[in-house]
Amino acid sequence: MPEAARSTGGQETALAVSELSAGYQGIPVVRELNLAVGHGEVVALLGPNGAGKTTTLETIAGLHRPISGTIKVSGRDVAGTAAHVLARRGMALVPEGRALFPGLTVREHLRLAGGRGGRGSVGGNSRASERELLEMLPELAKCLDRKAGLLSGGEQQMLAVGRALVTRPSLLLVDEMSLGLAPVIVERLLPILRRVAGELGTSVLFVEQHVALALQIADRAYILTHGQISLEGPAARLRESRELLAASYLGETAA
Ligand SMILES: Nc1ncnc2c1ncn2[C@@H]1O[C@H](COP(=O)(O)OP(=O)(O)OP(=O)(O)O)[C@@H](O)[C@H]1O
Repeated sequence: MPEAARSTGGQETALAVSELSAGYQGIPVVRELNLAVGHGEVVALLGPNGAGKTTTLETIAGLHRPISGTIKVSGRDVAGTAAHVLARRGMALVPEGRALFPGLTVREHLRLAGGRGGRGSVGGNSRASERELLEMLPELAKCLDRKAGLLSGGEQQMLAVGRALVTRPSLLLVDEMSLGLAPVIVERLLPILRRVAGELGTSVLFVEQHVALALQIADRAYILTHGQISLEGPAARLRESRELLAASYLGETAA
Protein backbone atom coordinates (compact mmCIF):
# COMPACT_ATOMS: atom_id res chain seq x y z
CA MET A 1 0.00 0.00 0.00
CA PRO A 2 1.42 3.42 -0.88
CA GLU A 3 2.30 5.88 1.89
CA ALA A 4 -0.64 8.06 0.91
CA ALA A 5 -3.16 5.23 1.28
CA ARG A 6 -1.70 4.27 4.67
CA SER A 7 -2.13 7.84 5.88
CA THR A 8 -5.93 7.52 5.66
CA GLY A 9 -5.85 4.78 8.29
CA GLY A 10 -5.26 1.73 6.13
CA GLN A 11 -8.95 1.25 5.28
CA GLU A 12 -9.93 0.85 1.64
CA THR A 13 -9.58 4.34 0.24
CA ALA A 14 -12.14 6.20 -1.84
CA LEU A 15 -9.26 7.36 -4.06
CA ALA A 16 -5.71 6.02 -4.10
CA VAL A 17 -3.28 7.50 -6.60
CA SER A 18 0.08 5.71 -6.80
CA GLU A 19 3.21 6.76 -8.65
CA LEU A 20 1.12 8.84 -11.05
CA SER A 21 2.92 10.70 -13.80
CA ALA A 22 0.68 12.85 -15.98
CA GLY A 23 1.06 15.61 -18.51
CA TYR A 24 0.66 16.46 -22.15
CA GLN A 25 1.97 14.85 -25.34
CA GLY A 26 3.88 12.34 -23.20
CA ILE A 27 5.75 15.05 -21.31
CA PRO A 28 5.08 14.82 -17.56
CA VAL A 29 3.82 17.82 -15.64
CA VAL A 30 3.39 15.84 -12.41
CA ARG A 31 5.72 12.99 -11.52
CA GLU A 32 5.30 9.88 -9.35
CA LEU A 33 2.51 11.35 -7.31
CA ASN A 34 1.06 9.42 -4.36
CA LEU A 35 -2.11 10.69 -2.77
CA ALA A 36 -5.22 9.27 -1.20
CA VAL A 37 -8.68 10.31 -0.05
CA GLY A 38 -10.48 8.23 2.56
CA HIS A 39 -14.23 7.64 2.50
CA GLY A 40 -16.00 10.83 3.59
CA GLU A 41 -12.68 12.64 3.90
CA VAL A 42 -12.02 16.21 2.69
CA VAL A 43 -8.54 16.58 1.22
CA ALA A 44 -6.98 19.77 -0.16
CA LEU A 45 -4.50 19.84 -3.02
CA LEU A 46 -2.55 23.07 -2.67
CA GLY A 47 0.44 24.59 -4.39
CA PRO A 48 1.71 27.51 -6.45
CA ASN A 49 0.51 28.40 -9.95
CA GLY A 50 1.58 25.94 -12.59
CA ALA A 51 2.45 23.19 -10.08
CA GLY A 52 0.17 20.71 -11.83
CA LYS A 53 -2.93 20.69 -9.61
CA THR A 54 -5.46 20.97 -12.45
CA THR A 55 -3.57 18.40 -14.49
CA THR A 56 -3.72 16.00 -11.53
CA LEU A 57 -7.44 16.53 -10.96
CA GLU A 58 -8.31 16.24 -14.65
CA THR A 59 -6.23 13.08 -15.02
CA ILE A 60 -8.00 11.49 -12.04
CA ALA A 61 -11.33 12.51 -13.63
CA GLY A 62 -10.40 10.73 -16.86
CA LEU A 63 -9.88 13.81 -19.03
CA HIS A 64 -6.22 12.91 -19.70
CA ARG A 65 -4.66 9.47 -19.97
CA PRO A 66 -1.93 9.05 -17.33
CA ILE A 67 1.63 8.57 -18.56
CA SER A 68 2.20 5.96 -15.84
CA GLY A 69 0.95 4.95 -12.41
CA THR A 70 -2.36 3.78 -11.01
CA ILE A 71 -5.56 5.53 -9.97
CA LYS A 72 -7.83 3.40 -7.81
CA VAL A 73 -11.37 4.39 -6.90
CA SER A 74 -12.69 2.25 -4.03
CA GLY A 75 -10.04 -0.33 -4.87
CA ARG A 76 -10.74 -0.48 -8.60
CA ASP A 77 -8.06 0.65 -11.04
CA VAL A 78 -9.57 3.32 -13.29
CA ALA A 79 -6.46 4.87 -14.87
CA GLY A 80 -7.24 5.62 -18.51
CA THR A 81 -11.01 5.15 -18.08
CA ALA A 82 -13.02 7.77 -19.97
CA ALA A 83 -14.51 10.65 -18.00
CA HIS A 84 -18.13 9.81 -18.87
CA VAL A 85 -17.66 6.23 -17.61
CA LEU A 86 -16.14 7.52 -14.36
CA ALA A 87 -19.07 9.93 -13.99
CA ARG A 88 -21.46 6.96 -14.20
CA ARG A 89 -19.41 5.21 -11.52
CA GLY A 90 -19.85 8.07 -9.08
CA MET A 91 -17.06 10.55 -9.77
CA ALA A 92 -17.89 14.21 -10.35
CA LEU A 93 -15.60 17.07 -11.33
CA VAL A 94 -16.38 20.74 -10.74
CA PRO A 95 -14.00 22.27 -13.27
CA GLU A 96 -12.09 25.50 -12.98
CA GLY A 97 -14.26 28.10 -14.73
CA ARG A 98 -17.49 26.24 -13.77
CA ALA A 99 -18.56 25.33 -17.34
CA LEU A 100 -22.14 26.55 -16.98
CA PHE A 101 -24.58 27.39 -19.78
CA PRO A 102 -25.33 31.13 -19.45
CA GLY A 103 -28.73 30.86 -21.18
CA LEU A 104 -30.05 28.01 -19.00
CA THR A 105 -31.69 28.57 -15.63
CA VAL A 106 -30.50 27.10 -12.35
CA ARG A 107 -33.38 24.63 -12.39
CA GLU A 108 -32.56 23.59 -15.97
CA HIS A 109 -28.93 22.93 -15.00
CA LEU A 110 -30.00 20.72 -12.10
CA ARG A 111 -32.57 18.83 -14.17
CA LEU A 112 -30.09 18.28 -17.01
CA ALA A 113 -27.52 16.89 -14.57
CA GLY A 114 -30.19 14.62 -13.08
CA GLY A 115 -30.60 13.00 -16.48
CA ARG A 116 -27.07 11.61 -16.34
CA GLY A 117 -26.23 8.34 -14.69
CA GLY A 118 -24.58 8.51 -11.27
CA ARG A 119 -24.01 6.45 -8.19
CA GLY A 120 -27.78 5.97 -8.24
CA SER A 121 -27.58 4.10 -11.52
CA VAL A 122 -24.83 1.69 -10.55
CA GLY A 123 -24.84 1.40 -6.78
CA GLY A 124 -28.54 1.32 -5.94
CA ASN A 125 -28.52 4.64 -4.03
CA SER A 126 -31.16 7.14 -5.03
CA ARG A 127 -30.23 10.46 -6.58
CA ALA A 128 -30.11 13.42 -4.26
CA SER A 129 -33.54 14.97 -4.49
CA GLU A 130 -33.68 18.56 -5.63
CA ARG A 131 -35.15 19.46 -2.24
CA GLU A 132 -32.32 17.86 -0.29
CA LEU A 133 -29.79 19.63 -2.46
CA LEU A 134 -31.45 23.01 -2.09
CA GLU A 135 -31.50 22.61 1.68
CA MET A 136 -27.74 22.29 1.53
CA LEU A 137 -27.40 25.19 -0.94
CA PRO A 138 -30.21 27.55 0.13
CA GLU A 139 -28.90 30.44 -1.93
CA LEU A 140 -29.64 28.43 -5.07
CA ALA A 141 -33.23 27.93 -4.00
CA LYS A 142 -33.76 31.68 -4.25
CA CYS A 143 -32.77 31.87 -7.89
CA LEU A 144 -34.05 28.63 -9.44
CA ASP A 145 -35.58 30.39 -12.42
CA ARG A 146 -32.70 32.78 -13.06
CA LYS A 147 -30.37 32.18 -15.98
CA ALA A 148 -26.86 31.14 -14.99
CA GLY A 149 -25.39 34.07 -16.91
CA LEU A 150 -27.21 36.49 -14.61
CA LEU A 151 -26.01 34.92 -11.35
CA SER A 152 -23.24 36.40 -9.22
CA GLY A 153 -19.87 34.64 -9.26
CA GLY A 154 -20.58 33.02 -5.89
CA GLU A 155 -24.02 31.83 -7.01
CA GLN A 156 -22.53 30.44 -10.22
CA GLN A 157 -19.98 28.49 -8.21
CA MET A 158 -22.71 27.18 -5.95
CA LEU A 159 -24.62 26.05 -9.03
CA ALA A 160 -21.53 24.29 -10.39
CA VAL A 161 -21.21 22.38 -7.11
CA GLY A 162 -24.95 21.73 -6.92
CA ARG A 163 -24.99 20.35 -10.45
CA ALA A 164 -22.15 17.99 -9.57
CA LEU A 165 -24.04 16.77 -6.50
CA VAL A 166 -27.31 15.97 -8.26
CA THR A 167 -26.18 12.44 -9.00
CA ARG A 168 -24.82 11.91 -5.47
CA PRO A 169 -21.21 11.28 -6.45
CA SER A 170 -19.15 9.16 -4.08
CA LEU A 171 -16.05 11.15 -5.05
CA LEU A 172 -16.18 14.90 -5.74
CA LEU A 173 -13.23 16.67 -7.36
CA VAL A 174 -13.35 20.47 -7.18
CA ASP A 175 -10.94 22.72 -9.04
CA GLU A 176 -10.42 26.17 -7.55
CA MET A 177 -13.86 27.03 -6.31
CA SER A 178 -12.69 30.49 -5.29
CA LEU A 179 -11.43 31.57 -8.71
CA GLY A 180 -12.31 35.24 -9.23
CA LEU A 181 -14.35 35.48 -6.04
CA ALA A 182 -13.93 37.90 -3.14
CA PRO A 183 -12.53 36.31 0.04
CA VAL A 184 -15.77 37.00 1.90
CA ILE A 185 -17.66 34.89 -0.69
CA VAL A 186 -15.04 32.15 -0.52
CA GLU A 187 -15.49 31.97 3.26
CA ARG A 188 -19.17 31.16 2.66
CA LEU A 189 -18.55 28.73 -0.20
CA LEU A 190 -15.72 26.50 0.94
CA PRO A 191 -17.48 25.11 4.04
CA ILE A 192 -20.06 23.61 1.68
CA LEU A 193 -17.46 20.97 0.85
CA ARG A 194 -17.29 20.04 4.55
CA ARG A 195 -21.08 19.70 4.65
CA VAL A 196 -21.10 17.61 1.48
CA ALA A 197 -18.71 15.14 3.13
CA GLY A 198 -20.53 15.18 6.47
CA GLU A 199 -24.10 15.01 5.24
CA LEU A 200 -23.80 13.02 2.01
CA GLY A 201 -20.74 10.91 2.92
CA THR A 202 -19.00 12.13 -0.23
CA SER A 203 -15.20 11.99 -0.41
CA VAL A 204 -13.79 15.32 -1.56
CA LEU A 205 -10.51 16.29 -3.21
CA PHE A 206 -10.31 20.03 -3.86
CA VAL A 207 -7.74 22.38 -5.35
CA GLU A 208 -7.56 25.78 -3.68
CA GLN A 209 -5.42 28.92 -3.71
CA HIS A 210 -6.75 30.25 -0.40
CA VAL A 211 -4.42 28.14 1.73
CA ALA A 212 -5.55 29.28 5.18
CA LEU A 213 -9.22 28.77 4.39
CA ALA A 214 -8.57 25.43 2.72
CA LEU A 215 -6.70 24.19 5.81
CA GLN A 216 -9.62 25.22 7.98
CA ILE A 217 -12.05 22.92 6.23
CA ALA A 218 -9.81 20.04 5.07
CA ASP A 219 -8.95 16.92 7.06
CA ARG A 220 -5.61 16.58 5.29
CA ALA A 221 -3.68 18.40 2.60
CA TYR A 222 -0.99 17.86 0.01
CA ILE A 223 1.27 20.61 -1.28
CA LEU A 224 2.24 20.14 -4.91
CA THR A 225 5.32 22.04 -6.08
CA HIS A 226 6.92 21.70 -9.52
CA GLY A 227 4.87 18.56 -10.18
CA GLN A 228 5.79 16.71 -6.98
CA ILE A 229 4.37 16.48 -3.48
CA SER A 230 6.60 18.64 -1.30
CA LEU A 231 4.57 18.35 1.89
CA GLU A 232 1.57 16.42 3.17
CA GLY A 233 -0.20 15.90 6.47
CA PRO A 234 -3.23 16.59 8.64
CA ALA A 235 -4.61 20.07 8.00
CA ALA A 236 -4.43 20.90 11.71
CA ARG A 237 -0.68 20.21 11.73
CA LEU A 238 -0.07 22.20 8.53
CA ARG A 239 -2.02 25.15 9.97
CA GLU A 240 0.51 25.27 12.79
CA SER A 241 3.54 24.98 10.47
CA ARG A 242 3.49 28.22 8.52
CA GLU A 243 7.23 28.20 7.87
CA LEU A 244 7.16 24.63 6.63
CA LEU A 245 4.20 25.48 4.44
CA ALA A 246 5.94 28.54 2.97
CA ALA A 247 9.10 26.49 2.34
CA SER A 248 7.10 23.74 0.67
CA TYR A 249 5.62 26.28 -1.76
CA LEU A 250 9.17 27.09 -2.76
CA GLY A 251 9.92 23.38 -3.16
CA GLU A 252 12.35 23.39 -0.24
CA THR A 253 10.95 20.47 1.78
CA ALA A 254 10.71 16.76 1.12
CA ALA A 255 7.40 14.86 1.39
N1 LIG B 1 -3.24 21.48 -22.41
C1 LIG B 1 -1.97 21.67 -22.03
N2 LIG B 1 -0.95 21.41 -22.88
C2 LIG B 1 0.33 21.59 -22.50
N3 LIG B 1 0.71 22.05 -21.28
C3 LIG B 1 -0.27 22.33 -20.40
C4 LIG B 1 -1.65 22.16 -20.72
N4 LIG B 1 -2.39 22.52 -19.64
C5 LIG B 1 -1.51 22.90 -18.68
N5 LIG B 1 -0.24 22.80 -19.15
C6 LIG B 1 0.98 23.11 -18.40
O1 LIG B 1 1.08 22.21 -17.30
C7 LIG B 1 1.64 22.88 -16.18
C8 LIG B 1 0.73 22.67 -14.99
O2 LIG B 1 -0.49 23.31 -15.25
P1 LIG B 1 -1.76 23.13 -14.29
O3 LIG B 1 -2.88 23.94 -14.86
O4 LIG B 1 -2.00 21.70 -14.05
O5 LIG B 1 -1.21 23.80 -12.93
P2 LIG B 1 -2.00 24.35 -11.69
O6 LIG B 1 -1.20 23.95 -10.48
O7 LIG B 1 -3.43 23.93 -11.72
O8 LIG B 1 -1.88 25.91 -11.89
P3 LIG B 1 -2.90 27.12 -11.53
O9 LIG B 1 -2.91 27.20 -10.02
O10 LIG B 1 -2.25 28.30 -12.17
O11 LIG B 1 -4.24 26.78 -12.12
C9 LIG B 1 1.82 24.34 -16.57
O12 LIG B 1 3.17 24.53 -16.91
C10 LIG B 1 0.92 24.49 -17.77
O13 LIG B 1 1.43 25.46 -18.66
